This record gives sequence, C-alpha cells and structure tokens, in this order.
Amino acid sequence: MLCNSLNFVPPRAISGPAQLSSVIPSSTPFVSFPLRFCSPSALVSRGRSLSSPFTVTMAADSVSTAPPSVDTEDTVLLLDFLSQRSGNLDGGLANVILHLQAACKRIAALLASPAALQVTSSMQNSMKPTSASRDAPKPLDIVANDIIKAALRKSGNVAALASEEEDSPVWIGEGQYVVVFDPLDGSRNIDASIPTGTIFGIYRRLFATGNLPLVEQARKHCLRKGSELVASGYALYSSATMLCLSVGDGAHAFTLDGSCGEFVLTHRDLKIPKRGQIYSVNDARYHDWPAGLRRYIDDIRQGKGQYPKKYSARYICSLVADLHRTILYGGVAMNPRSHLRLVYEAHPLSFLVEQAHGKGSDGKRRILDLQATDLHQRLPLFLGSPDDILELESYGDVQQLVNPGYEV
Ligand SMILES: O=P(O)(O)OC[C@H]1O[C@](O)(COP(=O)(O)O)[C@@H](O)[C@@H]1O
Repeated sequence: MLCNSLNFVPPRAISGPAQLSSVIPSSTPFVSFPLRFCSPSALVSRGRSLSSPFTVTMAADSVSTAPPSVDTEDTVLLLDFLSQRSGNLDGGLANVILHLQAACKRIAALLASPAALQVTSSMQNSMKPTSASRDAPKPLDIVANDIIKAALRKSGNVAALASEEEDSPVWIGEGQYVVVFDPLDGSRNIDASIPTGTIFGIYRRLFATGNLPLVEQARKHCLRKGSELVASGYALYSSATMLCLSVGDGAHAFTLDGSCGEFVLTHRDLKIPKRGQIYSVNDARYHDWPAGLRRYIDDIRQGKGQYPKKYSARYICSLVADLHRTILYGGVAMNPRSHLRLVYEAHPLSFLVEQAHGKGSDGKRRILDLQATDLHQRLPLFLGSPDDILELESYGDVQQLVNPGYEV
C-alpha cells in the first residue's frame, strides 16, 4: 500500500476496458494528505505480513496520530477492487469513481478540521434562522460542491453534472459519463459534529442530443430514470469515513484507513436484512401524517405489524447516516413529506439499496422507475428492507401531503 504523496499527477482521461493498474497510479489522484497521515505500516510493500501492528518500528520523525494499519495480501483497496470488478465498469467509469473518492477524502479532511467549524459558525452567527434560511446552502456545501466539480472536470471523463448546489445542470465536455450529486447532505448538523454525507449517481451520457444548445444537452443528460444509472454511492463522514458503492454488481463498502489515506474494502456484497426492527423518521411530524402512515408506525411500535416484535426508533436527521444504519441493520428509513430530492438523493440511494437487495419507494411506486423532470424536484422517500417496505406500502396513504416547512 503506498502513501499519498504531495506531488500527484492526476490520471489522464481514460476510456476502454478497465486495466487500471497500468494507467492509474496506485495512490489516489491529486489528494494531498499531509505526510503526517502516513504511518510506517503504509510504507511497507504489499504482501509482507505483519504479525502485529505494534511490531512496526516508528520512524524517528513520525508524528502520526493514526493507528498503524495491518496490510496483508488480503487487503483490497478501492483501486484493486475497481480493477477486479466487472459490472458496468470500464476504465472511464473507474476513473470517474477514483476522482469522486479523492474528492470525498478532501471533504472528510475538511469536515474534521477546526476550519470547518469556523466557516459554518461565522455564517450561522450572522443568520437569524427562518424557514427560508433553513434550506439555504451553508458555506461548506459550496466548498464541497467546488471540490467535487473540480475533481469531475479533472477526470476528463464527464460530459455533464448536476448538483444540489447548482441552479441547473452544467455542461462539462466530451466525456462518456454524467454525474449527479449532493455534495454535503445533512450539513445543518455540522456544528454539532453529527454525521454528514456525499451522495452521487453516475449515468452513461446520451448520444442523441448532438444539435441542442449545451444547456439543453446537460439537462437531458441529467434528468433521467434512476433505472438508467450505471453506478452510485455515498460517502459517510462519521466516526469512520465510509464509501459505499455499486457499479451494478452488488453493493460494497470501504473504510478510509487514516494511516495511509486509502479506502479499504470492509463490507463486500452488502445485503440488507429482509426485515429489520428499526424505523427511522422525524416523528415530530406525526400529526401532519396521513392516517395510513400513522397506523403503520403505531402498529410496528406495538409489535402489531407483520413482524410480531416492537420496533425501535432511530433518527439522526442525516440521510446518508440513517440509510447506512438501515442497510446494515435492516428496517426502514423514511422522510414521508416531499423534502428529499429525486435526482441526486432518491435515485442514487435507491439504486444502491436495490443492489443491496432492498427497496426504494415513494410510498406507492418504485423510485428507479420515476422519470426526473426537474433538477430539484422533491418527493417522499422510503428506503429499506424489502419486507418492511412492502408492508409499509400496504397501508395505502403513507405520503405526507401537509408540508408547511418547519423551523428546525
Ligand atoms: O426535517 P426533516 O423532515 O426531518 O428532514 C431531514 C432530512 O433533511 C436532510 O437534512 C436534507 O435536507 P437538506 O437537503 O435541506 O440539507 C436529510 O439529511 C434529512 O434526512
């Protein structure tokens, strides 16, 4: 495993079959982690087994605070994984993913730094919270957006992108792929150091848009059915930084190894439990819910649903974190009001959940079947274990139509 060094040359745009080891440096493109992130173990060549992390001799000038990692022949880095997988992968798609993960590492480092709190706080101190400002982008959303946009431009493989922080889809160039993303979901939690996440979805570009103005081409590329996605994923910035990814060949999760700055495969072939015992929703909205949803939640709380045990509630109010827990433990994560966005939240996350054998629904229909018509369109969203989603849908009216906008 090689450490990231400070003088990376970003990989060139790549097309054709994925033969990554020959075209992409084994270190992550253009990530400039400070050298103190490099532990001696990260400098050990791959294949040499270490009996214990504590047998590593620390270099005299090392100031690493990260625990040394154990690197064995079984260690699978994201790059190794992308080299091995088939699914929808070709070299171009792999290159886009490598640039996205590099951007996520930068965002993770930024969020974990004192500078992040200062930026957010200074903004919030000058802002009296109102229902209108509640959804206003915070500076870190913008910074994260810029980091991802720069990474995608550098990849050379992207034709168009769409982001929560852009008014409309953006034309980039002649790449083969289209990327939709929410750069920093849950950012209202940042001052309290609560988990946040980046969500992304990747489409192949369309080819029948040639004569249209570029703005219109970008729009057509980005407003699609979720079933056309070829890959999607999220980064979760929490006690660990995780990257959960699907290239149409199952869902897999990687954990950022802080000692060397690489994502390491830790959860291969994630499968959401067929049924869970946890529901995740902001139930302060209970009295704005329709009767069907109230009945459903009342039933599962009391063990009167199809599963004869009482459910527990967990709600972080950070979509990626709530979903990550749901994929691992099962159950249902939901936001029944029209709040979450189809293009860069519901579509990518539903793709990933289906790849993990779960379901994504708006309460009535499969999310991936929905055709996007507007970049920022919102909808009710229910993601989770297949048996839980089917049971929830059987209650009929589960979409919250009363959506006054809430202060907090
Ligand atoms: O206020 P609610 O209905 O609980 O919504 C919370 C949801 O909103 C989000 O914070 C996203 O909201 P924004 O798009 O306004 O950032 C999710 O992370 C979270 O799941």
